Amino acid sequence: MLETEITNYDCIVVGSGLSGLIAARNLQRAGHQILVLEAQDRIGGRMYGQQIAPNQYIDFGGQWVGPTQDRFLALLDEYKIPRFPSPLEGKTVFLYNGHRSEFNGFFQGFAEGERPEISQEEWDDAIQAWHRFEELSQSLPLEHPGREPEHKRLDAQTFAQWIGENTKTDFGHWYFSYMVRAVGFLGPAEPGEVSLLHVLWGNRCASQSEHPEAELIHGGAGQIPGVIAAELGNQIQINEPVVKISQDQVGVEVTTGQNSYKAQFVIVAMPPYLSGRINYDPPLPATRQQLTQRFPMGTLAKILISYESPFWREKGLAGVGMGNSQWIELFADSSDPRSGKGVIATFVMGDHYHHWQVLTEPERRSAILSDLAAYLGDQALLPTTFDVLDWPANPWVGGGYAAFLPPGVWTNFGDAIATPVGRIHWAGTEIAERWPGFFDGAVRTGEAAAAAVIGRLSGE
Ligand SMILES: Cc1cc2nc3c(=O)[nH]c(=O)nc-3n(C[C@H](O)[C@H](O)[C@H](O)COP(=O)(O)OP(=O)(O)OC[C@H]3O[C@@H](n4cnc5c(N)ncnc54)[C@H](O)[C@@H]3O)c2cc1C
Ligand SMILES: [Mg+2]
Repeated sequence: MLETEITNYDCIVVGSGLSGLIAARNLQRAGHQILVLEAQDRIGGRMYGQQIAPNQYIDFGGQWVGPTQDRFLALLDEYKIPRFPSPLEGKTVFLYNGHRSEFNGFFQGFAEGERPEISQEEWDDAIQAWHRFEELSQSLPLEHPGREPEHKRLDAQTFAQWIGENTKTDFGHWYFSYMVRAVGFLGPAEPGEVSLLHVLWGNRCASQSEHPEAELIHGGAGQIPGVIAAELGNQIQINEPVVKISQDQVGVEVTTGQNSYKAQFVIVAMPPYLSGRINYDPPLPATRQQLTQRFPMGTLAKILISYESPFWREKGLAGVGMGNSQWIELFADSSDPRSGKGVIATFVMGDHYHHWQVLTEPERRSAILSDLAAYLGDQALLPTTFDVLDWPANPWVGGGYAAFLPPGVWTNFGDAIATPVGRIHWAGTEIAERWPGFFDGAVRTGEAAAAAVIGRLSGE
């Protein structure tokens, strides 16, 4: 941008993830002048994908959508982006303690269908504990947890402590560790890293029982940032990490490595931990500073593996597996029915990630493929494409799916999570009260931040 072109924007949005793009779009639709500043050499943040074959796309970040994710569904409908049901026809593979079995069912935080091949005693242990977990979770309000004594009590424990006290069998133990590692409950995390309150609240406001993985998007979720950006025209600058935000009574000044931009307001649309790396003048309130010190991203890499065809279907399998094998605890069929290809999406999470991450690239690949072959058979060893996104290694996101809170954070510092500071407003899926950690939560916070700034702009 030329010196002579310096514009005084109505609002600058920092971060071009889904939340930032929605905030910018809504402000622009209300007639305001906006600018989006993005650190990376591409837009979209955790909404990012690529085409691998005709009609077959892969998403390195999020890909699924569910029936109660109203705001994200409204966005897909508005842009006429079609969806299809996640392929689930066939049996699920269960690989537990080296023993492989198949069953007509699914457990993803809660059980549906048949019992997998595990003893009745072990299954009952997990299911009874699940009912206790669910009851405790439903006793929480939908809003962000507060400072109530009951919340403090739950926030003083890790999820590992609760698992230890509520399950008697190895399977029961694994079931809940798997849930917080694979399903996430706003993380994922190892059970010993995360607050019990956080996990319970995650299940309350973003529950697996609402089937958030029910559908997939033709063309992939990764197409969406480009669609929104097209509406924003050229008001997005990539390769511009924001390093400083200053504010006074009249406005804000946002400084990147290259430039300084002025505006009336700024929306910082990114995970709280990343927002804490920006310098603020004057400094942010102490509670906000301490909050962002304590808001880690989940530890997870996503892997997409494609095949000439979904060969598992010939064996009556759904292309879905779960278990406690060495690397892969969960995978799912992500094949677009229009392509004829077979695509498996899988993840390496938590402690598994730490062991995997230190391997060489060929070792990482063969580790994943030999594990997948244990679930699906040797055909799994011969993919046509194999793609990895190591989210913890991405300096501008720092992990995935989303962030989680360790013990004591919600109840001591949680008040600061979404509270504007002067002319600075916050957005990003992590701060949502409904579907945090998901696309839907990102849309909601982008909409809310834009509405708040639009209100202030019309009042001034
Ligand atoms: C592997 C994976 C699988 C997932 N699966 C699903 C799913 O199936 N369904 C679902 O609903 N959700 C899923 N999610 C979550 C979903 O992707 C996120 O909730 C959503 O994309 C977050 O959007 P956001 O705008 O809040 O944050 P982000 O997408 O993280 O955007 C923040 C942006 O800010 C930028 N930034 C950071 N620091 C700076 C700076 N200093 N200056 C300028 N820019 C900066 C970043 O580069 C980034 O582009 C998944 C996520 C991952 C990683
Ligand atoms: Mg995003």
